[in-house]
Amino acid sequence: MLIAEMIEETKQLLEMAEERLQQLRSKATELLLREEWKEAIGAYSQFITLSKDQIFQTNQQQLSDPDQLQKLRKSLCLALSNRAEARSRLREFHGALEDCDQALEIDGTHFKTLLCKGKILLSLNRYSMALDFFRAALLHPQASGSSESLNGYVEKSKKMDLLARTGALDLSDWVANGFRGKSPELAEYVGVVEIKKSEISGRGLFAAKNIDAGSLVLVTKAIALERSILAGKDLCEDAQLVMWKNFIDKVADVVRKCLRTRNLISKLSSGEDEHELEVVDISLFRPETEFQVHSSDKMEMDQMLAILDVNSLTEDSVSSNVLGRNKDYYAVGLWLLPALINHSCCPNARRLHVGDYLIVHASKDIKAGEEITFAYFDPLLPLYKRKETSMTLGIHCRCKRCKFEAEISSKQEVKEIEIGLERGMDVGGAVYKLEEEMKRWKVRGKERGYLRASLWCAYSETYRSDRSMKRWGRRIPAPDEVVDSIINVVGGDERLLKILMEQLKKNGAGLMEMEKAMKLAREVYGKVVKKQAMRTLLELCIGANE
Ligand SMILES: C[S@@+](CC[C@H](N)C(=O)[O-])C[C@H]1O[C@@H](n2cnc3c(N)ncnc32)[C@H](O)[C@@H]1O
Repeated sequence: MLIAEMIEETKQLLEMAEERLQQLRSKATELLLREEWKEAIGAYSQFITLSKDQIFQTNQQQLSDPDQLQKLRKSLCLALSNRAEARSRLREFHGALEDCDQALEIDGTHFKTLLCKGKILLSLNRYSMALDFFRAALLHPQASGSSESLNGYVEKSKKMDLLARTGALDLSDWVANGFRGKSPELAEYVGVVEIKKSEISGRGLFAAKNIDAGSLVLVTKAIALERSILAGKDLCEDAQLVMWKNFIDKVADVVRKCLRTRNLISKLSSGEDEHELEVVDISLFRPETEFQVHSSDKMEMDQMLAILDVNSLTEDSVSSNVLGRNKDYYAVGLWLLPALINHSCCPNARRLHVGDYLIVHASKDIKAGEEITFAYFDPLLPLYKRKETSMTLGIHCRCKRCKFEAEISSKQEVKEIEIGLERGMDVGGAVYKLEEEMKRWKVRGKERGYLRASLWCAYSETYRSDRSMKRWGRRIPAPDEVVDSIINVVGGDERLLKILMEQLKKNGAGLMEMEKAMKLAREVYGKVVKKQAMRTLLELCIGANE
């Protein structure tokens, strides 16, 4: 073949390929504009393969046209950036980041890609890296057209980065507004804690330095969360099954799309041989930590279900708790690092749910080296009820309180009180009997708190009833003494705070009493609201129905 013919043929082939690329590009752009993300990803993938091919072939040709090559590389860069955008909309962040990196290899200052990568990193809670990309985008001439939103992203990343480093979150405005509007945006935060072998079971979370009551331990966003209003008893079981199925689908979707999350979930307990589980490094749970994961690390459905069974938590939203509006509301979610926290019936931490975030704070002073625990179920219940609940969770609780109460529960008098209350015994009489027996058994200090916490229902009913107080008031300890001794074992609790506030309202509150209530409020809600907003919270707490 003549050289001229060969050139002509190559030219024709190139033109055909160029035409095909044009068609694919138009189709992909249209799908992207129509927000048909999955289809757009498919079209861009075809375009990207073909254009990489073209670039390779053009490179092979001697005397290739540099302009043509430049044009091809530019459109490849844009296609990668657009595919990253579509992937990030489907929360396929891993693939989206790979696309961004390839695009930035072609053009390190590509505006759209810098912006897209910043947004993905922000979604992945990697705030300081996100900030770098937004700042780089701001330097681009194209930034002038969208400087307002770009500056917004810069400010948001800065704020989140500060929160993630200090944990200095403040819910004051939201609380002072009576929880109206969207819940505040929070950042992930991991305090000075470590994961170690636990005497309770398997691994646990430990304080690596002293933590004051009210201080944050961690803030983390749900991997997946399913919420529903379950009205009517008949609906409950079916509706709960549907919720559970939806929740599993959500987790499975994340596990499929995000290698990092899959890897972390696979490290959680499935309830079997916990003592043999690997003690994972806490840094893996910090969003900024880079670590190697392999796409081959698969997770079987059975393993995932077992893990969800052991580690999912029901959401107890702080707003509905305080406002007493959570009767029909039900939600189940998975939060990674909190899944390393063991249960105790005398916990030293509490969890608050704000939006999709779970905040864990110390509800007592915690010493360095001490295990951090929260209650998986209500600690203000008698031993037999706690046992029933813990059995449904597959836990045989071996905390100090359960051990002590297991011994004392064999006493005839304890049985009499429990049976008496079930049969409608006067609550004040039950409280009086327990107090008298505790004197006789010489039960003091913490142990007295354990038993009082277990009979909390009777104590609170007595303190709330004028009739009971008239009859028993002089013969039983004052509410604040009982509240103090229970706080000493279970830490801050909304119901204890409520009784204390009601007493203060009835008897008048001096400065000292108010200080005491504020201290307890910090133990219940954490140091996440300023004084004025805490007062609003206390008002709401008193006003709420149980
Ligand atoms: C969410 S995980 C807690 C972390 C777990 N220990 C680990 O190593 O991954 C829940 C599991 O921990 C164990 N566990 C937690 N609290 C316990 C307790 N008080 N007594 C006995 N086992 C407990 C149970 O096996 C439970 O299924």
